[in-house]
Amino acid sequence: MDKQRIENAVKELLAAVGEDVDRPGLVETPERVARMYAEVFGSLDQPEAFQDYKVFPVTVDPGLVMVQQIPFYSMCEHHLLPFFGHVTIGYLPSDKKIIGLSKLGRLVDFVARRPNVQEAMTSRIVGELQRILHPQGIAVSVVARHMCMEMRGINRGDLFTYTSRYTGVFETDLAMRREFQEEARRSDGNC
Ligand SMILES: Nc1nc2c(ncn2[C@@H]2O[C@H](COP(=O)(O)OP(=O)(O)OP(=O)(O)O)[C@@H](O)[C@H]2O)c(=O)[nH]1
Ligand SMILES: [Zn+2]
Repeated sequence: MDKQRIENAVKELLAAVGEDVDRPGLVETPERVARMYAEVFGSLDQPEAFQDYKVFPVTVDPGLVMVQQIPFYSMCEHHLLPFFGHVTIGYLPSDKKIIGLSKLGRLVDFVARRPNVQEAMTSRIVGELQRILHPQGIAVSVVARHMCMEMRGINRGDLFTYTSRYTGVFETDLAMRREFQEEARRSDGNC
């Protein structure tokens, strides 16, 4: 990531909105924003595919695995404003192969830290898990608040956007899907 270029652009942006870029409160802002962008868009500096995971063999059939309400913060690619909420991930392993649970949280960070739309984020989680685990099925749901709908534009503070993707057994076996949804609902909070 080209931090100097971000700094120059932020300075230009502040000047363009009519700010005095030399006033004390703003002097360090371009550099600060460059550091912030390097953090919130950190995945852009990483390889295209998620790498930071471990897969373990298990001796028994593990059944449904779910990690619920994984918090995330991302940036909407249309307005560069935050959207944030929770992701719930479930999968039914195949070949008795499981992923380290914390790596699901790391995967969520990996997909979140780039300019995004919620639908793409949801699909990307599914795509990476498919590549890594080839499980019998994957279920992912995401609930989020979008600042571009709350603090500007339609200015609605009470909107929660829900997206989900199901593959494999979660598509074909309604009982499996219902188990995921009921378990996810039980842990449901607000964003
Ligand atoms: N599908 C989808 N749309 C999003 C997401 N984040 C923001 N948007 C929408 O992107 C759209 C961009 O629409 P435009 O008409 O180009 O932009 P705009 O004039 O700023 O639109 P308004 O937000 O309606 O004022 C808006 O409807 C946003 O609500 C997202 O994650 N998924
Ligand atoms: Zn937006």
